[in-house]
Amino acid sequence: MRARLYDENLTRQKIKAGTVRRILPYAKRRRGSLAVVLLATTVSAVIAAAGPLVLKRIIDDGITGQHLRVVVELSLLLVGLALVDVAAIFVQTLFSARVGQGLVYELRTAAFRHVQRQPLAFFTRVQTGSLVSRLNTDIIGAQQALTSVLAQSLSIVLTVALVLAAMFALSWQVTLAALVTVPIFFLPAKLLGRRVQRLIREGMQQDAAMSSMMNERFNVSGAMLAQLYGDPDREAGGFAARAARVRDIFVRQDVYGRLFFMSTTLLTACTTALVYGMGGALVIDGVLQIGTLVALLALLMRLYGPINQLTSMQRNVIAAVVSFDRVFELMDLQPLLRERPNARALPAPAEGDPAPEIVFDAVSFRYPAATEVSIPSLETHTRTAAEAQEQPWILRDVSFEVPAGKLTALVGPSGAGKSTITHLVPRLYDPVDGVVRVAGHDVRDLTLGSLRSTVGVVSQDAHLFHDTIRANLAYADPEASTEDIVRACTAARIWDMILALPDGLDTVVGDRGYRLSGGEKQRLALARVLLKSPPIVVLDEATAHLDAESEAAIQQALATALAGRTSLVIAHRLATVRDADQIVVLDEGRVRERGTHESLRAAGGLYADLYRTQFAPQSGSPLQVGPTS
Ligand SMILES: Nc1ncnc2c1ncn2[C@@H]1O[C@H](COP(=O)(O)OP(=O)(O)OP(=O)(O)O)[C@@H](O)[C@H]1O
Repeated sequence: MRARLYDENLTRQKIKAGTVRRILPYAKRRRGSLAVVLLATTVSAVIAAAGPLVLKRIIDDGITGQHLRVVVELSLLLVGLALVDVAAIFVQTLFSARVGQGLVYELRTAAFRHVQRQPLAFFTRVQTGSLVSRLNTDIIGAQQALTSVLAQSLSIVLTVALVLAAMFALSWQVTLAALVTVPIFFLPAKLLGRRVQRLIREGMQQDAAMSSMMNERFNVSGAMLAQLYGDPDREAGGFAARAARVRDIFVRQDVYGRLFFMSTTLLTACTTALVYGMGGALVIDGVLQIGTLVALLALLMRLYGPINQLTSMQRNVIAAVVSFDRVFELMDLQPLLRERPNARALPAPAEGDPAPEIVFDAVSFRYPAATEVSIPSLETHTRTAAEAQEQPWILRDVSFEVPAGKLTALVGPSGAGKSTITHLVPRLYDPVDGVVRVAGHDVRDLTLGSLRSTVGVVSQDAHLFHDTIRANLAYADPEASTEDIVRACTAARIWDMILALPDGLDTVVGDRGYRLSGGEKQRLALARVLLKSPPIVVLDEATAHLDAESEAAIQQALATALAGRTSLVIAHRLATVRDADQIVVLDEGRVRERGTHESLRAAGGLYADLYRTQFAPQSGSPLQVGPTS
């Protein structure tokens, strides 16, 4: 399978102005640890400059002057300096790691919170793998680059300053000659900088695409689809193509890195030769002592390390800024759907109070365009022009009431907009026009927390986390006791089945609850909503053919789950439409008919047709089910 190539504009994207300014507060919050790093670095830099000066004295005062004591004492001093240097490097490493890991923690938790606040529409657009990769690879990239930049830049500046000062003190002529070559060191960085920045961004993007593919194939649904429809060679080929792009980009990155390194190695050799030549001549002329020349060469060696680092630092700085830029890009995405600042909590109805009613008042809706909900770099494929445009209307001027404590059934042909209506009640999406009211309040005026604890949703393909049945149920109410869980499971007619499992409530259900049948999953989802015990239940009934026994179990479970609650049910079963207090018939996003089963059948309209094709009992089958939702 050939994946479409990325939009070239994504990798050409320039770093946004202000990214660097936004990084600074992260450093400021860690000034204590950074001060320790600075101190340790200073100690190390002083030692780097002092060592060769001691060397000079050993040669000129000790060896040439024939003073054994001076030689021994100064050699011991060198050992002492080395010990202090090692300790300083240890402290520097420890505190840099603290700064770096603290940064990873801070960015990651903030990004997780931010992603959680995104509306459902965001998750329908983005590639999970790309998103996970943004929270992993990019954040770690930002940390590694930032800590190396911070630690390195301090040590480089200090070392270069101190070493140069020492060199000037020893011989300004030789030092000046050596310095003439320094600007040439920066030439490759200057010439290749933009290309390196593009390669880094592209590498991250391709890496995320590869993770995305693995994420999609390595879950039960994806693996099943691949096994049933995919061809292993084609699958492997598609993956190999992505892996090859990653390989090629990283090869190019390595080559550019090597180019920097090679040019600096060449220059180092040339400058060393220059210092030997010029310094040697000055020693012969008696201007310099031999010890001074040795010290100068030792200092020069210490200068090249930092200068080499300086050239690779450009890559690190770019990597840090690009990584931060990609993390900030995610953090800057404003959730399309937010709680209003003055949102009020919807009070839970007191014992004996009726459940709240739901009102749809002239609601029109279309799904948001891609540009409103996500960012292109989190989507694997290039957006088409149509995706950026306004989407078609899905609901048009929909008005109806779901009376308190009563069951309202939604029916209609596939694609009529039934699921979309149910999404508007718990505010998974907001209407474009009109209002959805719960207990008389516009849902947009309520806090999301209180709204979602008032509305319990059971979708058709109820998702279960890869965890125990107990943990999956308690997700709705972490405080629930085992007795509460057993009560809910009994009411949902699933307890006998759980009891028959080897580990009972502690049985782990597979990825997406795959080890359970569709009917069992629905009943577990009902138990979950019963634990939450919301006054409003929004439910999408199972469409799978159920045998008489499961049908009876579901029927009883539903009767318990919905009793006394305001219920809005996408009906796929005859029993539900018959029992419904009201049936709302939708077609092409409009309400076509409303009434009871009997009245609508008698009217002979769309419902009567639907009843004949979808709900009416047929010979040999007690029930006929509706369309796939
Ligand atoms: N996330 C989405 N983005 C864009 N369009 C969507 C999205 N979800 C659904 N739609 C479109 O909205 C329309 C109504 O879909 P909806 O799922 O509400 O219909 P439905 O009546 O529940 O159908 P079914 O009975 O087949 O489930 C369809 O045309 C569908 O393609």
